Amino acid sequence: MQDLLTRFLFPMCPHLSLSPPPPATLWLLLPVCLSVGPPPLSEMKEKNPWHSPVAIIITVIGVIVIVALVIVAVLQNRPLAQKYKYGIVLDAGSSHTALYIYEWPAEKDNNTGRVEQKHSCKVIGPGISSYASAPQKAGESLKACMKEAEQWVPVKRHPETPLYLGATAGMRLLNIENSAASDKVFEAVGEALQKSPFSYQGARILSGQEEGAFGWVTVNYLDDRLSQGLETTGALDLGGASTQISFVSDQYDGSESPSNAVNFRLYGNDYELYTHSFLCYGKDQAQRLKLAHQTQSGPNAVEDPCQHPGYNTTKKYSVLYDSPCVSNRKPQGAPATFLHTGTGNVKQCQDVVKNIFNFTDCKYSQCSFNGVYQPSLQGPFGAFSAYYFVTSFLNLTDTSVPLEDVRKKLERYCATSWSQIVQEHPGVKEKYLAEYCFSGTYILTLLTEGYNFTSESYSNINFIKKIKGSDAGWTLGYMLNLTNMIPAEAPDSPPLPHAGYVSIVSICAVVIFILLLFSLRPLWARHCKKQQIV
Ligand SMILES: Nc1ncnc2c1ncn2[C@@H]1O[C@H](COP(=O)(O)OP(=O)(O)O)[C@@H](O)[C@H]1O
Ligand SMILES: [Ca+2]
Repeated sequence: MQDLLTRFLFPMCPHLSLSPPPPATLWLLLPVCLSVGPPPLSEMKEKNPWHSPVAIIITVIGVIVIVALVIVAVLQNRPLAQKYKYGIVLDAGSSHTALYIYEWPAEKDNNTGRVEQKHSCKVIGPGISSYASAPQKAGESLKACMKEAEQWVPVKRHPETPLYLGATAGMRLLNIENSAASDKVFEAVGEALQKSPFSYQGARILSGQEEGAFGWVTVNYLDDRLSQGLETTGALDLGGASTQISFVSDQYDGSESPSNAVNFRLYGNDYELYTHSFLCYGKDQAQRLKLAHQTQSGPNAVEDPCQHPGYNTTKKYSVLYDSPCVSNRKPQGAPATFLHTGTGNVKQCQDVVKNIFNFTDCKYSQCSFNGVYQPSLQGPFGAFSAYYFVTSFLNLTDTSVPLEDVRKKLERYCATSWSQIVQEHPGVKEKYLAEYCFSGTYILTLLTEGYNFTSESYSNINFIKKIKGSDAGWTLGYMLNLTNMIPAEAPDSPPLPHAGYVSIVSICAVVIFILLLFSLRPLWARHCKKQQIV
């Protein structure tokens, strides 16, 4: 371009310089040169051509236009001071309650991957369902985390920040067992949350289907799979009282077992999701189911292959059977307590664990267990919550390790004496330590015998805790749904990014300016000639 200017335009203006100026200067001289034209010979000595009114006006306008363009381009592209919005979800699980604060840019609600977990707070004490006999305490237990949330959300955003509480299988079980007690717990929790400065949107029990489906939404949202229409990841959630499996399978259109179907339209794509929640098959209730089975044969003592050798504890029947999952199985005339001892044998543990599943009844083309339909597994799976806690403790999160080696590792762990386990893990709660052998065996049995993962498809599982800094779980999906933050249709996006748009507009303006000057060339030529004649 500069070459073009030097060759075509500069010779028109010999009055400005004897030799062509350097290219940078040429750009600056251009408007002046072309607007002025050669002055009459007679005036060449007395009158400075730069002082011609036309020259000054055109130069000033040209400079203003270019400066304006630069200012617009710079202002449009400067990083804006970002404003954020917030949302809070309390996950009232069977074993404990956790509070999650989410944050997203105020102007860009609809863009996927934009909502992030800003902070989480673990409520001290057990899950809210454990406060059935003292509901007020359920509300009080939440106070410390609510105060923490007030610190994390800017004060001016408090009144507009939605606050939700969702309860899962612990409250589902309490509701089955004693619905009046469950109502009282919600009343107390509601009262406590209403006192917070946030916009309280209510507390309720999620259905098992919702828990599974929102876990699936969370995992796929955080992985940016929904907005980009990529193949989705299945979700495996293991809680204390229930467990969920959710995935999209080409084989499943909802016609076989419609109760397992959840339909979503997200970012312009339709998803027919298969989901099932197994109440009582969370790891704590599964442990009860197993013990209930074991106590049937000898009610006074249980020799448990799922406990470490040397483990020896007296347990109360009233505690073991205090759950609707097992309450109807209490042996007649059972004593008040039983002795729970360990033998540490994974193979036998697996056999005992298998007893809590029914693999035979199935009225569908195929089932997982307990007569529940399940289509063929498809795609990768994210396994979170207790799946992660247990496998990470046991160093078994690497699913590229062959299943046989995983089993051998677990065998060695379970066969280790209880005293050695306690000694080697001084910082771990004894309650958890006592159950990792069972939990590891239960997870492998559930995945392979229950859901039908094979030695090959096992490697499609990723044991995860967080995705891009946000916890995997149902809470984020729940909030995205309630705040309508995932649009059904893909948002229209401008064809060009903003910086590209500004650059193109600027280039076009400069080109138009140059063309204008070219079109004035004949006029100037005529003007120059006239002046010479005069
Ligand atoms: N560090 C840990 N190690 C082992 N298990 C854990 C750990 N932290 C939490 N868990 C377990 O994870 C499970 C979480 O379940 P939870 O969400 O409370 O129940 P649900 O989803 O069934 O309502 C519980 O079984 C709890 O004991
Ligand atoms: Ca849970």
